[in-house]
Amino acid sequence: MDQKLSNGHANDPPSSNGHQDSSQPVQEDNTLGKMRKGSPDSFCDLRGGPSMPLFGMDIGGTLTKLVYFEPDNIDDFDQAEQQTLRTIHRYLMGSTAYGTTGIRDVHLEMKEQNICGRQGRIHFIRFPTSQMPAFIDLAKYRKFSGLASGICATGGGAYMFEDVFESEVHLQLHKYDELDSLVKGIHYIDRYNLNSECYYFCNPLDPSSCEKMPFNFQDPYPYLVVNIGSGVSILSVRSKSQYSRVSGTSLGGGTFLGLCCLLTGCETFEEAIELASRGDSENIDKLVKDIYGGDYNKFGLKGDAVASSFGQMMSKEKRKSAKKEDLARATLVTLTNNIGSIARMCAKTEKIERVVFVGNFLRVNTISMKLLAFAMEYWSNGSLKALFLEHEVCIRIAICKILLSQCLDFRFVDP
Ligand SMILES: Nc1ncnc2c1ncn2[C@@H]1O[C@H](COP(=O)(O)OP(=O)(O)OP(=O)(O)O)[C@@H](O)[C@H]1O
Ligand SMILES: CC(C)(CO)[C@@H](O)C(=O)NCCC(=O)O
Repeated sequence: MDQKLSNGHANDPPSSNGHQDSSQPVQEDNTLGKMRKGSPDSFCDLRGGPSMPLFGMDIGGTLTKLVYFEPDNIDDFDQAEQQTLRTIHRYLMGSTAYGTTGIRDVHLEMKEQNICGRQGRIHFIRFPTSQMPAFIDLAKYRKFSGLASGICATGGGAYMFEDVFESEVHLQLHKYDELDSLVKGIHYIDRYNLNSECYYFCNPLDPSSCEKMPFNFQDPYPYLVVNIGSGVSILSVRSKSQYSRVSGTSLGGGTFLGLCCLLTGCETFEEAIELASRGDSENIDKLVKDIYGGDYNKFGLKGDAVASSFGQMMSKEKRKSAKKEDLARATLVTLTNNIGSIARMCAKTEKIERVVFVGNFLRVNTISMKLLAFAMEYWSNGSLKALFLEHEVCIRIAICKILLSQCLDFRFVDP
């Protein structure tokens, strides 16, 4: 992140079309208690630098999330460790932007966190996974290996980059499964961070009175998690220790961004969302009323429901007059509705009423959140509730706290 970051990498999710639970064998239940591979002692032995781990990483298909634990008091570290900690601290806290693509999300910072008996705060940094080669150079240059011989990592990139971290940075990646981490992170963040972490949109069918309301997430089971990252994973969570991945779709956040860049020439997610916020998807989609002249009453399809996403683009004239704002909006609406529809079917099959939507696709993306809230309510006649999490909806970043904690045999204690 020091220099302009360059090389990309090929971490494309396996391609598949959206599929429903029936076509996807339900995996065996995972037991979160079995998450760690090594013994607590083996993790302690792996430490090289300061007497606690300071970083955790989630290396996803699009974004890498890095967490840094800043102890409040470093007086009891030895001199060399204090020096390293100060250097790291100066570098990370001296700015909120690193190079051209690294960002520290200041508003996500978690204060008064306790890790391994130490008070401190957790900082959240993200950068595109395509910049990993530059991050590796930085880690070499800043001598991250002086801080620990191992670092906890999750996401597909923990596997993809394991060898290069070991050979180039001399850091061993302790790998944790991304979905185990996700579920654990949700439980953690709701219990520990946080007053009213979870919320929903009341009156989702009425834009004028639709607003955010806190949701009490105590005793949440069973619930569905829809993790919208590059691709989408859908999990059915039955208890604190049991979940299964019931479905997924390759039509996810990466698809939105990829298509939007293709269709509008935009270059960033923020730009795509900003364009979408000014667009009207009805200029692009074909609605039921464009086909029926009104509602399709026999099967309860309202005239303003989308009959065919991008359906108007078959006309040359309409294509010519399509604005990029409208194309961005239609792309967003198409992807969001498709995810909502798969989630709804999964909820029905699993007989679950609460659906928690997470993942960075929802970052700065109230349009999709409200659309999902609307879709869950509308298509289920009010029996399904779409839930969201305050922590900028990207819970997987919070898992890193768990990862950090686990390095020293931290127990996941009920308050
Ligand atoms: N600054 C950003 N740059 C790129 N994509 C972003 C950004 N902010 C939000 N997004 C959206 O978030 C998605 C990535 O979400 P997330 O970080 O949860 O997934 P990931 O871990 O990269 O992917 P996966 O879990 O599938 O491996 C992108 O595909 C895009 O839609
Ligand atoms: C491959 C992962 C799990 C990587 O996070 C994710 O991008 C995903 O769930 N993709 C969808 C794959 C599918 O079920 O079609």
